[in-house]
Amino acid sequence: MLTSVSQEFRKFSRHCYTLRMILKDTSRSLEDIQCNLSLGEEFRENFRKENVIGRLQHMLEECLPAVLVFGQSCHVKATFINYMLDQTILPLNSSGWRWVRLSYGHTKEIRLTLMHEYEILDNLQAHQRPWVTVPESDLKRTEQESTADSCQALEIKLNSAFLKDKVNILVPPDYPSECLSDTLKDLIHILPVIIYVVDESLNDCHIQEIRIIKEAYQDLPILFINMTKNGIETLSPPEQPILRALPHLKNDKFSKKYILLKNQLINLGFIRDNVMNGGEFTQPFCTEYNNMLSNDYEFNDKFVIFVRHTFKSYLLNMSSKLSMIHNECLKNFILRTFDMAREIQITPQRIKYAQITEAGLYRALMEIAGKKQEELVRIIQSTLHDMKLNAKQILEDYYCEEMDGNNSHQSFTKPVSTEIQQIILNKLGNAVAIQLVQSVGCLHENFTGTLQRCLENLEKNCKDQDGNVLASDAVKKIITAAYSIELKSSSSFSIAHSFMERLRNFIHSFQLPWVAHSQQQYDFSWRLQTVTNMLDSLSSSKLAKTVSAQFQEVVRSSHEAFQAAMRSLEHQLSGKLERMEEQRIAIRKQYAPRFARLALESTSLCDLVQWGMPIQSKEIGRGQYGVVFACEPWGGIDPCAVKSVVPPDDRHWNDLAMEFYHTRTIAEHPRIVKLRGSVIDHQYGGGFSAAVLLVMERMNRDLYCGLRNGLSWLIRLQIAIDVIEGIRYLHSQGLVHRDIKLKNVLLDNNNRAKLTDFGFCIPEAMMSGSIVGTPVHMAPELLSGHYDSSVDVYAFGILFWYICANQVRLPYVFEQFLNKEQLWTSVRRGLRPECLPIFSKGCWNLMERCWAADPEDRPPLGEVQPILEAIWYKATMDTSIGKIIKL
Ligand SMILES: Nc1ncnc2c1ncn2[C@@H]1O[C@H](COP(=O)(O)OP(=O)(O)OP(=O)(O)O)[C@@H](O)[C@H]1O
Repeated sequence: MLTSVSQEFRKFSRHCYTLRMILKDTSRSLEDIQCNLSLGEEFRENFRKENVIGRLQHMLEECLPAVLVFGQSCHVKATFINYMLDQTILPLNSSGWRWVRLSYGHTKEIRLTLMHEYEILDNLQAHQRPWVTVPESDLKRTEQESTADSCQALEIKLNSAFLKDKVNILVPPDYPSECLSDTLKDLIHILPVIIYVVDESLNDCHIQEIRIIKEAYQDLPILFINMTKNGIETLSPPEQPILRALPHLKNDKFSKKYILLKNQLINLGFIRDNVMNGGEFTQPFCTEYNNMLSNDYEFNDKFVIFVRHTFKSYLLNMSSKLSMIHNECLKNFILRTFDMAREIQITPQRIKYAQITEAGLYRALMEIAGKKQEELVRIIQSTLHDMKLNAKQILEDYYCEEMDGNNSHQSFTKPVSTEIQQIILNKLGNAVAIQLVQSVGCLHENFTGTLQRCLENLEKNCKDQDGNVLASDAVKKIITAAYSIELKSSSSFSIAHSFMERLRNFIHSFQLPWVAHSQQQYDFSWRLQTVTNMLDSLSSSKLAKTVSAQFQEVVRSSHEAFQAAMRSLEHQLSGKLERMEEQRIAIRKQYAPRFARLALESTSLCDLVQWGMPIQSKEIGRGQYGVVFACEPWGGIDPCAVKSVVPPDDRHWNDLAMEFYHTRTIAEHPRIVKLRGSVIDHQYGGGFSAAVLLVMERMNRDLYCGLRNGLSWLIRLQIAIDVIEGIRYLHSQGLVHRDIKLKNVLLDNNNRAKLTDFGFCIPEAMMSGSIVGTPVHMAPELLSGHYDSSVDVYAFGILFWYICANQVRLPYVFEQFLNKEQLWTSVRRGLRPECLPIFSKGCWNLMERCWAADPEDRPPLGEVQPILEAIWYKATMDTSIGKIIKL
């Protein structure tokens, strides 16, 4: 038995070694991302905050597993340890122990250390004479060792089979329970397997001690071991009810004390009733359920199970954390490449849109300026005419207002010419401005909203990249300069104001004779006359021309400013897009495969620890890259199949890792074969070449096999619908399968189909234009490297040909080719499978549409499915009518 415990330690250290390698690679890869990619800061920040990597490094690189022995007394602890080591190494009747550590050594050795590190030269009894059992006095704490800080440790090295595989046994000093928390703080460098040895019911001190241990090691289970001295004890009659209350124990040979102790532990919530009889644990991380109690009769078995389970908890905990990091990184990469692909595609369109829209705006504004000139003349004429007619009223109103607001004396002493000019300019300016504001307001609606958003988006990306806002400033200036797009009352006023300024300048430039001298006093009739003269002297057409010219000038200069800003923006963006494309390629070719491989390794380790190595039986299929075997139920999947792949080189490892990631991460779907997990078999090929075992649900056969044996028309149609559903699902997840073919459609016992083999399946954004697939199913554009998800529609067209033909022979027109190059040349020229006499018009038509040369001409799958369903429905009706006629 105890060799089984050693084996568990050995297995654990092997897994830890694998984890250490993965962890090292992960840290290197994360550093690499940090240096070379401008993405993922957010999620790295998360890992940093929680310090996942740091904690894993600590666990894997600085900690050693050890059996940590607590107990009710030194006596029980000694009994237990002696039993484990199969020798009386510790004295049974002693107390007041200091730290004791037992580990493997070629020869027996004993020494005293401070905090397990510095040897203390001490006159140990064991050094004075030969010993079998450690002298009591060497174990005993001295008076100076009264606290956890000052406690020394007795290091004992033994040549024991049990300790050989780096099994360490550690016994904390038996301080009172109040000191235990401090003692446990010293244990930061071990991964404990926690044992609590008892030989009688627990008192308050023990209970307190156990609570402290539970608190300190929340994620870990405790194995309570009841060491009995006298073998089987029978229960006295008053204790019978306890046994009856625990009926499942009736048949076992348990001591009286054991039953009582068990009852107490259950009542205290330290163990659960239902796991006490041993067996496998079901819930790896939940210690409440996993604490165990064992007596010395069942100890051998339970101890191995317990050690295995504790190590399983450690390994699952560490590997799932690593796997989480890898999968998060990959998810982030894929999302980022989606964003990048979109950005790369959309930015030139945005620039084009901004240029076209601004050009339209410019044309419209210039047109307005031209057209408005006549309108402006009319407006100015009619305003002047109105003013002439109402000159007296205008003056009276003006002076009334002046007198209401100020003192009349002052207003009559103002320079009269300035006042009158002001009145005229106000009236004219307002009339002209209102007109322009209305026209521009209408343009604002048509152009500037979307244009502005588009420009903001372009400039935002530039800001992201360089913190450079020049383009944005220029664009904003263009919009405001071009037409003060914010046509609210305040800006309308500013337009009016600016036109009045221009008009004033214009009037001044005439140097009219009626410009009055300052301080001159004038009567009302003189003022009226002056107004009339002024109004007569203004040329409405000249005024309109000036307004219009100035208007055009503003528009033109703004347009030029816009174009200059756009050129600079374009320049910045093209640099940014180039860098983005480089990063996209780096992610696709380098980082995503690297993390996919790490994810495959960490997730496979999780699966191996949790479910063990899958047990393969007979071969059920063989592909280009792997062999598929039937397999014993694994991970809750029954029936099960294992695809065993031995990637010959890094490229194949990467492809397989990406396949694994995509298959594993897409949510379950009835039309997709479920991948349950994976395991890496490092022992494969004598340990020279690792094999990856992908474990999935086992199907009955593939469609190739189904068609070769013959399937009814209705079943074949249902399979076609299933395939379309499967592809639609993949596309909805942003994935392209790229290898739809008969052997990748698997059938269950009811001939319902599911898609499998995601070796070439890839997110659309990560596609690089690699030429992959099976020759006859490959769309012509695949060879050019520029393609999208519609290659799956093409492949379905060919698959549907086989489905309708109900056979697996190549189409006749393809049979003649000697190699795939000849086939592709002809397919590129438009050669397609021949129409067989059994094909209905509807089916042939659908095939032809699916394999159209131009991807744009292929129907969306959302359209294909109802067509197939209609054909299926008709076939069902025909079949039932046929049956009725036969009857
Ligand atoms: N889950 C499964 N259940 C039952 N049979 C399967 C399963 N997976 C694969 N097979 C059988 O094993 C064969 C080989 O499958 P595999 O995925 O290795 O290769 P392939 O798709 O035929 O070819 P390639 O390796 O070129 O993609 C399949 O054709 C199928 O008959």
